[in-house]
Amino acid sequence: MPRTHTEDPANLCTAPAALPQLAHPRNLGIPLDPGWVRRAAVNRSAAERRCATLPGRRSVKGSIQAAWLLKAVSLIDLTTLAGDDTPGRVRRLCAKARQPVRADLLDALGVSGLTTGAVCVYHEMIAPALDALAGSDIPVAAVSTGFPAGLTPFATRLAEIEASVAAGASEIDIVISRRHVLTGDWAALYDEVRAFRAAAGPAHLKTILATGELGTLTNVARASLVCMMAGADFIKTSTGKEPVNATLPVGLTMVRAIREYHAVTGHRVGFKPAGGISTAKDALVWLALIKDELGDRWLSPDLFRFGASSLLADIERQIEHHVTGAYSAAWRHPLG
Ligand SMILES: O=C[C@H](O)COP(=O)(O)O
Repeated sequence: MPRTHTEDPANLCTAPAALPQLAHPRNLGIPLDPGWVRRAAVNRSAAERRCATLPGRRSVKGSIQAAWLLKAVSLIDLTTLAGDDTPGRVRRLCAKARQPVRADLLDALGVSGLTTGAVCVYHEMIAPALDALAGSDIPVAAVSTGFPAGLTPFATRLAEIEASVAAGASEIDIVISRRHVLTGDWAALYDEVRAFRAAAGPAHLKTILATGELGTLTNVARASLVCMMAGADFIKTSTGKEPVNATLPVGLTMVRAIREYHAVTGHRVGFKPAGGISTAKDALVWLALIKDELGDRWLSPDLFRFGASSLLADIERQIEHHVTGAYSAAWRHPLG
């Protein structure tokens, strides 16, 4: 039974009465509801108190921990977004996505067929990624719309999405215009995301809020709602390039917005924390947050991803420790 809005002061407390439930695999979006957006508000200290309880309450050890870590691997958007990316680096990353954990370790755990959730690259690296992932089910995600700042001309941003979809990306990670949030121009944000969603066509749209640049958790909650109303398939915290990226209070705010949006519209929207998530311990805390707030249905690649360039290396080290009793040196895991 989901908690009601009155049980926790960090909740948004603002949803209108539930609309008829819709059964559809993608979020169709709804008309912009400015009243719902304006009423969204987050109490930062309550959110921080709630997040402070997470690491202790859900500590898992031994084989249960290994199982959670394997689950985390399957939820990673294995990412390289560097100015010096080359086809060779992307091919190596894709090899890692196909075989994210050493075969002997997986054999010892009786696991087969494990891959990461996706590979995430810039547009120019879509072709080598597709080539290296041929024959697998691993999707290629492309960052888009003038990533990371999102300040290129609007027509260019739309064309960028269309070009990445035409090149074979099945997931598009767009950045929103932060100024629309900072000036409270929710209609402009809604129209922008709606246009991005149309340009993406069948590709799934992840909307990056760049929460470290939005000022307040209330802005994060409002921007989350607007992106979902405009049809986002996922809401994502950060580009990884802001000074502050994925934090737990931001994550709590966004998943509460997802929960509320689902309760009202029946649409399930995915969540992708990204930026600075680099340890197995961090990953377990994020998974605990999702399990607590959204439930097991969200612990699946269609509804949850980690955006991470270095998380996999630490997870693999922890799995190796679980299997062998010894840690390997970090340099043995140069990618991921
Ligand atoms: O979307 C993914 C992020 O850019 C990855 O950030 P990270 O390099 O801090 O893991």
